[in-house]
Amino acid sequence: MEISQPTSILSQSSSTINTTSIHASMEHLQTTIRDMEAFDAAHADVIQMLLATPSPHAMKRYYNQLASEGIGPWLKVQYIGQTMGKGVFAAKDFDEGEVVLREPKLVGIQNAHSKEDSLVCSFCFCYVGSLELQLRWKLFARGHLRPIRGTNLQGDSQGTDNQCLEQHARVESDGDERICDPPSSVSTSCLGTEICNYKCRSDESEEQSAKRRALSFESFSWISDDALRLPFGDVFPLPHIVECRGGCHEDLFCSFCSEACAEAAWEAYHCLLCTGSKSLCPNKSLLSEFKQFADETNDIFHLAAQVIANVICKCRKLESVATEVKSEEDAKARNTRMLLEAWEPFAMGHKRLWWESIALPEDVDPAEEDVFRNQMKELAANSLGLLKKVLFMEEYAALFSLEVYGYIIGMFELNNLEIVVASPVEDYFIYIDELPHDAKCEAKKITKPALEALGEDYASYCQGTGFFAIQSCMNHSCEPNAKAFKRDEDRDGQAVLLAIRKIEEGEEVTISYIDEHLPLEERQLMLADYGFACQCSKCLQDREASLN
Ligand SMILES: C[S@@+](CC[C@H](N)C(=O)[O-])C[C@H]1O[C@@H](n2cnc3c(N)ncnc32)[C@H](O)[C@@H]1O
Repeated sequence: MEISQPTSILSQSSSTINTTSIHASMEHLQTTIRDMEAFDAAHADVIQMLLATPSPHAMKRYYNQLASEGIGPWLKVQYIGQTMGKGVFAAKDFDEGEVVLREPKLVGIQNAHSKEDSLVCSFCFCYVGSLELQLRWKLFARGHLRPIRGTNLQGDSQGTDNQCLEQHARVESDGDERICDPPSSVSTSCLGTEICNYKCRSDESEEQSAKRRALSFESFSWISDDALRLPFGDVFPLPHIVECRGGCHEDLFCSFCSEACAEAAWEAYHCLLCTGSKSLCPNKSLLSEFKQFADETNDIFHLAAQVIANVICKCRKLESVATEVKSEEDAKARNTRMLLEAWEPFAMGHKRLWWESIALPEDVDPAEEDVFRNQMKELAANSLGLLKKVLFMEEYAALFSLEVYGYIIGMFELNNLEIVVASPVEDYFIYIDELPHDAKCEAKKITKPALEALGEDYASYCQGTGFFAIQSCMNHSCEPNAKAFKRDEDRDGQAVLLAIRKIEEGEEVTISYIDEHLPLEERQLMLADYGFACQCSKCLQDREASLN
């Protein structure tokens, strides 16, 4: 068994749009684009300031500040020209294989499907709990295990209550074959496990499903035993789960690896997006509705909410140290200044309106393009309508404009990097496979049923998407000199960029957004999805050659 290390790529968030649920949601959500456009017109002056291209001076100050904080200290972000915009340049020589950049996200989310598979820190994306917990979670997501009362998924001795069980893990009857809901929201504190022969609503084939169901209850008895420790499991220690201070820890999808991560997330955005009893969200009761809408339509709305919450949190910090003002006029001007300051990291990102820049999906008839783009706009308007009900603050009204929302999502579309974090479960099975013969046979008596039950999914890893301040400034080249790549030691959601050949001081650092080995036409077609015609030297040469 070999791990093929997933590289990170610029991701197109459009792929996660669920168009079926767009139509369903349209019917009951009555937010009109016209209302939103009237709102935008009333705040046009501040919106224009938010969406203006930052001055070269502001750009220099911002990126120098990041370098002084240790983010990309050997890189320089510089304006190149109108076509390319800005780019990243080496401020020293880098050897092949050397880390060019290691950068934490500005905002990021774990993908919905990945949550069913990997329990990670909601802030830094490192795996949490224990190896046993991760394995149980994977098996649970696939319907091999089901929750029971009185035990605990983490193997602690806490009891559970019926209410949690009913609330979080609804089990339905479907004739003889019972169907088990995937764990959409399950708490570590209320979940125990039991061997389950249930059919899961996953996309597994009939053959996989039959094979899984054929596995005997006995072969799984070990995993339903909460006291079980996997052989050699202590080789892969994971940090204990830290609960959210707002009280939303009932939702396993919000857990942290340390107090520091819990605090950082709370301060940065989570205090406004937490569903727990101590949340500072102005309208908590509608927060779940916004989240559900994003789950059902497009994950990227979660990320847009993080941006807006992040900007508001920063504004509040600036407010807390601001001096008193005398008039309403002065207060308005001060609020705008604070808003622009808090917005700065997102002002720097290259942006286009989402519904204009999104690539037309293959299943949409080009004759229907206008209808499709209008549907995207309505979808964004409906998501924003919900978010406004949850978070709206008059002082920062322009932040809730449809235009700004469209540009935030468009920015993700053009710049986001796929976040990948390798799974300790995969490492564990490889470790067992590489043990000396006798030790391996002994360990496999225990691990084999789980491995068979998981099939190829034993190797599934954490996936998400994030927006990074410096990495997002890296231009594409079909002959790149760097690539996003997670090394064995990179166990969190940071972007890691490695030199793939020697990079000299002053040279532009470029990455490839696509498979650069494809022929020219295919490359151009794929890059059109990113809204540009490539100007790299390989494309220019290939184009010239094709003309001769
Ligand atoms: C991820 S951003 C890169 C940073 C961007 N240049 C900026 O100013 O922030 C991607 C955008 O940069 C531009 N770009 C990147 N690589 C390019 C290339 N090889 N040829 C032309 N434009 C490119 C395109 O406008 C593209 O949508």
